[in-house]
Amino acid sequence: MTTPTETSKPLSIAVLGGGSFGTAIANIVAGNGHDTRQWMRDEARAADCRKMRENHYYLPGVPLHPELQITSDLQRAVDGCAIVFVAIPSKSFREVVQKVAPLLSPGTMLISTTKGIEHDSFHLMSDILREETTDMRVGVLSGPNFAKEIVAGHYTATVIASDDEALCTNIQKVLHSETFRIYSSGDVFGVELAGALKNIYAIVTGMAAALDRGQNTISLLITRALAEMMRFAEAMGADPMTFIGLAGVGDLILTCSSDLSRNYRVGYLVGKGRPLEEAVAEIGQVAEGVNTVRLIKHKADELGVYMPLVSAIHAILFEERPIPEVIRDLMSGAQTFDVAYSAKP
Ligand SMILES: NC(=O)C1=CN([C@@H]2O[C@H](COP(=O)(O)OP(=O)(O)OC[C@H]3O[C@@H](n4cnc5c(N)ncnc54)[C@H](O)[C@@H]3O)[C@@H](O)[C@H]2O)C=CC1
Ligand SMILES: O=C(CO)COP(=O)(O)O
Repeated sequence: MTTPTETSKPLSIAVLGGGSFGTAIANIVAGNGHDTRQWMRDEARAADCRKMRENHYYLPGVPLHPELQITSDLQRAVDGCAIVFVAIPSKSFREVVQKVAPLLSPGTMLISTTKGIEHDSFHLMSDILREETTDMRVGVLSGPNFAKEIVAGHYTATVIASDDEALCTNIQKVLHSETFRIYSSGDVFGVELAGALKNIYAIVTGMAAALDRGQNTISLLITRALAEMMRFAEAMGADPMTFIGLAGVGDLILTCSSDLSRNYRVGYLVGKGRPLEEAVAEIGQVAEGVNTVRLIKHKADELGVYMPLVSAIHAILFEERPIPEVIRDLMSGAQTFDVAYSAKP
């Protein structure tokens, strides 16, 4: 196996997941000269990507790097790899990690890119990586990162979070490019929680757009969303300051402002009167926020954290409450402090 710290030399790196983000990450790593294998479970799709040199279902029109290897053989994908990125939706994350765990060498850097929470446990993906493996080095990658814009070469930044500083340095080196910058953080829980939470509010702003609300409304929603996220983070023991970084407010602004977001598009379709199941099916790709709404509503109630936007979107999506009624309740709630945090002692 290649020594993990020798990142100036080409490393063997695997990316698990054949979707849009896995493909974007695999293309960057291959472009940086590393021996890169992307694993997707479906051999027919893998063969198609190899033949066409394009992942036309998830990233149509984007050429795959000529040196990127695509395989449906998990053993082949991770054999001798120093770094393994896991870009699998939260629903299937544990199942894939369980499959790959016995194939990994001790000391492998395992990086989750998944912005979700496990449906029946409230575990974040880094928890699953730690629970299902032994002797691995774990990190989380999260930030304002539309896959489509990364592969189009738009200037982009992200965050690698780990309590293993050498891991952060390694990931910064293997991903850095002329258009991609990677900042580091020691707050794994905060970075990961922020990535999961912002999806909820993208559904909310997508719905506001469908209702022809203007920029005042979007700004109101994004700012109050941040307040909710920070309150929840604090109650859960994460550092609220992480939420003013790229993985927090950065990703919140991005996802709440663009129909490139699948969560935003789900909200838009529901705002236009489509049933939730139909909206999710029409998107055809993962929209993690739908499941996250349920989990956060439950947890916020349990902890007594005031999250009016979460309660509102939960009422619309899962309690069949009419949208105008929910908005009226929101707008007539108690008017409290704007900024509840202060740098003053
Ligand atoms: N697309 C984006 O712009 C970004 C996505 N993310 C996160 O990355 C994660 C993955 O997202 P995408 O790649 O965009 O999702 P996607 O919906 O584009 O693709 C998901 C991929 O996972 C595969 N998959 C699903 N269940 C599987 C299983 N049981 N075994 C093996 N493969 C399975 C699917 O076949 C598909 O190839 C999500 O949590 C998302 O929040 C993070 C940053 C940006
Ligand atoms: O996380 C993302 C961008 O940072 C992608 O958002 P969606 O999953 O809503 O498409």
